[in-house]
Amino acid sequence: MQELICATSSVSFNSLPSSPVNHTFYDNTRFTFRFLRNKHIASFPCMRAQQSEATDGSAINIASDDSKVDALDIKESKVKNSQIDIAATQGIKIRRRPPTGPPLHHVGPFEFRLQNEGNTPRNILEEIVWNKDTEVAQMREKKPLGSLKKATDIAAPPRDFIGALKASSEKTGMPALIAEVKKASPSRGVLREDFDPVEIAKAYEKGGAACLSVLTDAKYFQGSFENLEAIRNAGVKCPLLCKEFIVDAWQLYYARAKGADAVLLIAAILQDLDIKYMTKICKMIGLTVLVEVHDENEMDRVLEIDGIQLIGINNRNLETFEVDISNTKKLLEGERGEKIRQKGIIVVGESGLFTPADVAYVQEAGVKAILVGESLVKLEDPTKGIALLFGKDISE
Ligand SMILES: O=C(O)c1ccccc1NCC(=O)[C@H](O)[C@H](O)COP(=O)(O)O
Repeated sequence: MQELICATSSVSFNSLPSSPVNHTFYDNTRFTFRFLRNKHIASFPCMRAQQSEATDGSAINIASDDSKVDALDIKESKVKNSQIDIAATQGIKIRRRPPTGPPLHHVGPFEFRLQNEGNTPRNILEEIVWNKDTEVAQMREKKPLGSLKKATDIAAPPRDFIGALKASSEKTGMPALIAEVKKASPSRGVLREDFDPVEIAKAYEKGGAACLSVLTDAKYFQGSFENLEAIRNAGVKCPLLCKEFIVDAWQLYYARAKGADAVLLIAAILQDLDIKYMTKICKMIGLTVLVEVHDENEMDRVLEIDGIQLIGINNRNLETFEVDISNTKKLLEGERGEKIRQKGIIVVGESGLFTPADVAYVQEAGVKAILVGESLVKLEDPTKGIALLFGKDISE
């Protein structure tokens, strides 16, 4: 990584002035960079901008004269607009960042930005994603991609997530269970006060879960990467899905380094190119990808992407929080269902499954696996909860 100083006529902060400007944006070549815009402060060491390595190994050169930085401004605005255009053509309604950016503020000669002022997220997913963007930028500061890649190289080898799902559904004749280690959620609040992630994970495994899903988002789900690591290190054999809101390829490496075997990519927040690009990275580092869709448009987009083996249909409407399991059936009907079968894609029914009748309903619709949190985690004994959910013991 190279270090350089950019000097221009104004300074812009994304966070507080003590941290350097953090302009992160994406284009098709996927680079990330940070730069400063003030001659007066650029000489302070903490105000140095770093040239950043792209996730694909390429880098961008940023020169230090005003005209080049102006050109970057123009490029940034063009990229931003083209990203918005692409998202619109793909029917993506979730905005990845506040639309006008954080508003500018002035203190003396300095100009800086405050997050979120004047920009209100339209729904919970948008709010989560905007927060995640900031959170990931801060995490990247602490653990740059270079050191993270080394950590993924020495992580325990990934386990076969899809193999475990297939083996379980073949054995039981029922959808394989991905049981979710979920303490809380935006829609339901705290689900379980006496929350011991390792104990719950072991109870799920004992009850016959094929794989586990571990929520790692702290702010909205009270999850953590410590939980993921603890479960992995406790000798639980079920492959682990890192249930995160992935907005940056850096998170894929982080998840793998922390012991994940699979990750969730949410079509509602990622453009097709993001999904393709992240899927390639996942393949490279041994992560299985579960792509989550909510509606027909997202399903159709994902079916056009090569190499997708696992699609989750989420029954939760993220604007209203309403759960309707007929969503799974709707998305598997007709030509769509036929295409899915032809491609050999495994479909996972997600959210709102509480009874054997619910499980039978989504199985009839065509799912080979289900992802269940609330109805299991709330029960005193999650092992028994699994037998209750399936209407029989699936651990044998
Ligand atoms: O669970 C929520 O309230 C929620 C809100 C916003 C975004 C995602 C959310 N849930 C993530 C999930 O996909 C579920 O945890 C998972 O499908 C299990 O659902 P459930 O069995 O209904 O707990």
